[in-house]
Amino acid sequence: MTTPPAIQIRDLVKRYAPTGKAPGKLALDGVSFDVPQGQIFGLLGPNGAGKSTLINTLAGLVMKSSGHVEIWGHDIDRHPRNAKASIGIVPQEIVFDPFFTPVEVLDIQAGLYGVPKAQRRSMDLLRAVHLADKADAYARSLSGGMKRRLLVAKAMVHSPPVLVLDEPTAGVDVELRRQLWELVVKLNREEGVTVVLTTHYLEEAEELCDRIAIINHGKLITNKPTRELVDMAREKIVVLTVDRDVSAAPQHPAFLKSTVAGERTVEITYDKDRMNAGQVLALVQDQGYAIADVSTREADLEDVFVRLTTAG
Ligand SMILES: Nc1ncnc2c1ncn2[C@@H]1O[C@H](COP(=O)(O)OP(=O)(O)OP(=O)(O)O)[C@@H](O)[C@H]1O
Repeated sequence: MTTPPAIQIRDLVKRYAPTGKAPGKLALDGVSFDVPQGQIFGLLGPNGAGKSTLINTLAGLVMKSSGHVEIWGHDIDRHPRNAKASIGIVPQEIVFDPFFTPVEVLDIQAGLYGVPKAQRRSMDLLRAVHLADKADAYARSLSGGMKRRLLVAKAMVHSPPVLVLDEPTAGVDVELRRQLWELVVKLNREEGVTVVLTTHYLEEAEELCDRIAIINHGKLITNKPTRELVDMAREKIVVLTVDRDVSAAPQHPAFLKSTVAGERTVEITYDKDRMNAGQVLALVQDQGYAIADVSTREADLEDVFVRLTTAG
């Protein structure tokens, strides 16, 4: 039997109603994907793609227009309490009452989730996020990075099997980012927590995530194991200007892709592990073209991202 997914999303649509001057907005346009149990899953997309809308739907903060969502097997419409108990959300914005101490923040949150006193583990959580020595400090006296870590602890008070982090490292410096990711990896590896995170930092998604989904304009563009996406980054592109107009791009089985980019320009994508630009040129020349100009560029994950999000 296959393990059921941690999160199942089917045909999710969110249309924000028009308000006053603002027109309505189709923020999620029929999104379907699964988040496998036990993984670190990256949700990427440019600003306004619909990531926060999706996460807030999971959190029960946005009412979807249609579609079906299950968290840890619990339908968010039919069993909202169970669904909510199965997920912890680390929001984008830092929001704390500045007069509570970290241990109070966690105790209050545990109370909201109905965690019995005997099962509360506020100090354990503070230790896990390296804030034990700040347990009794005012939240307002914590640094930005400490506040982020406290938010992670807060999302974990009810021991959910799924943890979602919405752009947790936006505006956080490199060192703190690294600490936060170490914490996420630890929760995943040692406690088996399934993690979903959104980030703009592709190289981090590449390093951390088992799988990456990309959304743009409310649609899912790709959803692949990170390794496969990175393999796409093995591609290199050579742009050739030839001596006469091209009506059809020169084709060869060794080319991954060949397209006409202008009257005399063709773009050929090839696998840089299997051939080099010189061999590409030779194959084009074999087809009777003289080459007037050449440039090449590497495709990295960023490129793949841009290509996928601007296609179509
Ligand atoms: N409450 C709302 N009412 C109307 N439109 C909204 C509302 N919230 C978001 N939108 C619009 O829906 C679209 C998706 O927004 P969303 O915040 O989900 O994107 P995002 O991918 O999270 O972007 P970012 O990375 O900037 O947070 C955007 O065009 C946004 O302007």
